[in-house]
Parts: sequence; C-alpha cells; structure tokens
Amino acid sequence: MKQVPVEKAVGMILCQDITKIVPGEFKGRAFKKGHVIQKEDVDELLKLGKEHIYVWEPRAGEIHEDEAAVRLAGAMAGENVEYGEPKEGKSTLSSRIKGLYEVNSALLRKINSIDMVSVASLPGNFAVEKGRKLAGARVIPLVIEEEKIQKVENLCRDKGPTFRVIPYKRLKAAVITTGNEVFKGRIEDGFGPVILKKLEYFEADYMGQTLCPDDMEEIKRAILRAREKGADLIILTGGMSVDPDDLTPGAIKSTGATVVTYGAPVQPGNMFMMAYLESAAVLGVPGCAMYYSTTILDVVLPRIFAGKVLKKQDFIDMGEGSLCSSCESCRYPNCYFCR
Ligand SMILES: Nc1nc2c(c(=O)[nH]1)N[C@H]1C(S)=C(S)[C@@H](COP(=O)(O)OP(=O)(O)OC[C@H]3O[C@@H](n4cnc5c(N)ncnc54)[C@H](O)[C@@H]3O)O[C@H]1N2
Ligand code: MOO
Repeated sequence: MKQVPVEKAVGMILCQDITKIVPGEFKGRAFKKGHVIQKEDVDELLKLGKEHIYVWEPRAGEIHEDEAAVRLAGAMAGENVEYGEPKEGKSTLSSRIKGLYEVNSALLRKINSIDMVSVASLPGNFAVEKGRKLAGARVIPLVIEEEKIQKVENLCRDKGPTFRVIPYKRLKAAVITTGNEVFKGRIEDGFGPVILKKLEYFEADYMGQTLCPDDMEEIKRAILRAREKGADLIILTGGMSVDPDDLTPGAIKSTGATVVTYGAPVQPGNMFMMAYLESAAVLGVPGCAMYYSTTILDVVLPRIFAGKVLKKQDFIDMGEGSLCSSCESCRYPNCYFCR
C-alpha cells in the first residue's frame, strides 16, 4: 500500500472503500475497494476531501482491513451465526434463526484486548429473531499485521465459539392460576391470557390452565399433576407476596422441588420464585407480570426455552440494570433491563 496524490492515481487500484456522507440524506460507499481509478473520479474524490489516496501494494505479513474483518467474523461465529461480505472494513454477524443469543464474554474481552481489533456485540442472553444483527467485527487500521488475526483465530479455536444462537425447544407448559377471587368467580382471570401470549412466542406445547383456590394442598396437587402429565414448565400465577393468603411459594416447596430462588433483585419481579421439580422448571410469577408488559418473566423464559438450567447466581447477576424505567413505549429487549 502506498500513498499517492489523487491526480496521479488514475489507473491505480484503490485499496479501501471510500465513504460519502451528506447530512440527513446519505451515508454509504462512494468508491469500492479494488476500483481502478478513472480520470472522471478525480473531481469526486477531491470533493470527498481526498487529496491523497492509498493504492494497493501488498507487503508480507500484512493483510487488508476487509480480509481481517472476514477472518475475525469467521473465527468468532458459532452455531446459527452467519456473517457477510465486509463493507467499509466491517463484517456484520447476524442470526440464522430465532433463538437465544449467547456471548462468551471472557473470550470477547480477550479478543478486544488485542490492539487494533474491535468487535461490538449485543449483550448475551438476548432473545433474537432470524436475521437480527448480532455483532460487527473490524480492525482499526487499513492494513494490519496478520499475526493479530491469527491470535484471534487461535483463541477461538481453543475457547470458542464467541457467539452462538440457541434454538428454542418445544416445551410442554402448564399454567396454574391461584387466588380465591378468580377461583370463586368474583373477578375474571386476567393472568392466563398474558402468560399464554408469552408461551405462544416460544411455540410451547400448551397443556392448559388450572384454577386453584388459596389452598396449599390444592396448589401442590395441581403442580404434581402437571408434572405427572409431562410438563417441562409449570407456571404459577398470584399469591407470591406477604399476605396470609399468599400460599404459592409454600406450595411449590411442599412438592419437594429444589428452590433456586425466592425473590429476585429485579423490579418488576421481586417476588418471583424459580424451582426445579426433577427436570421441570417451576415458576412462581407475582402479580406484577399481569400488569407490566416486561418483567422478570420475559428475562427467564428465553433462557428456559433455550434449555438452560438457571442457578441462584444468574439471578444475583441481574441486579445491576434490573430496575425497569417503565418507558412510555416499551422497547424491551432493546434496552438495558437485566443486561
Ligand atoms: N406489604 C407488601 N405488599 C406487597 C409486597 C410486599 O413485599 N409487601 N409485594 C408487592 C409485589 S412486588 C407484588 S408483584 C404484588 C403482587 O403479589 P402477588 O403475586 O402476591 O399478587 P396477589 O396478591 O395474588 O394479587 C395482587 C392483585 O392482582 C390481582 N390478581 C392476581 N391474580 C389475578 C388473576 N389471575 N386475574 C386477575 N387479577 C388477579 C389480585 O386480585 C390483586 O388485585 O404484591 C405487592 N404488595
Ligand atoms: O414481584 Mo413485584 O415485582 O416487583 O411488582
């Protein structure tokens, strides 16, 4: 690569994409890498502020930014992650499927610690749609020592992948709604439809809803029955806080289920319970999940459907960033909530 005054570059090969920006109108590639510079390009290049340009003259041990970007993306992409042709020196990684995006955070930090290597990503545990942009990989200079890219490739071979998207499993899901006010018909159930809509997103095999009175034994029996019928996921609603009639946490415990957590540092969602009855996930969902569009339930469901087994530490880790701002128009998952 060498630097040449633009007037003297006619006939030479441009060695990087050149970007044009017109405020509010256009941002994109004006000249493509590899373009042979024509006489009529000179004026346009001068208008883009380029009095000098780099023309291609490869040197041993160095690679161009485009090759570096593709090699970075290729090394980092795991299961269900694809990446595109570089544009303006950057290769974009995206999801081949709808699923849960997982990031090997320690590895990503190591890769970004290599000087001049720059990879920006969505946070992990992000529920993504097919085609969703996940990350962008590039190097800072136009030409980089190949050795740096090899270092990334070796790290990914040893500790990778850095990024993958886990497809959702088709889980059998049962809903148990507690509360005398609903069971006795004093008010209409408002929780069932909310939960059902969320289960539909994951294409769950819905086993139906059971209404239970505020009776520990009845709730316990409903949980055990759902498990006997093969439920992988049992969602209980209501009765999760501190009133004398709030019996759901006790009923979950009485089935012999192993409690992962009662209480979570998440608002809305403080009074949440998560337990496992054999391999079935049992969730005690507090009343707030009926009212707010986004709560702890939206944070844990993608992980459960991706087949992850949640631990206490997963909940502890949620604390920083788990206070929902209740925006007028909810943009979750495109926000900081539980990231
Ligand atoms: N003194 C305290 N009060 C509250 C606490 C607390 O720690 N101390 N926690 C608060 C939090 S956080 C939540 S969330 C709520 C709700 O907790 P519960 O899950 O126990 O909800 P319930 O008491 O069962 O019901 C509250 C409310 O919602 C109505 N509801 C419940 N289920 C249904 C349903 N299926 N369909 C329609 N409506 C339903 C119920 O009738 C009540 O109006 O507690 C805070 N309070
Ligand atoms: O369980 Mo309640 O979370 O915070 O509103």
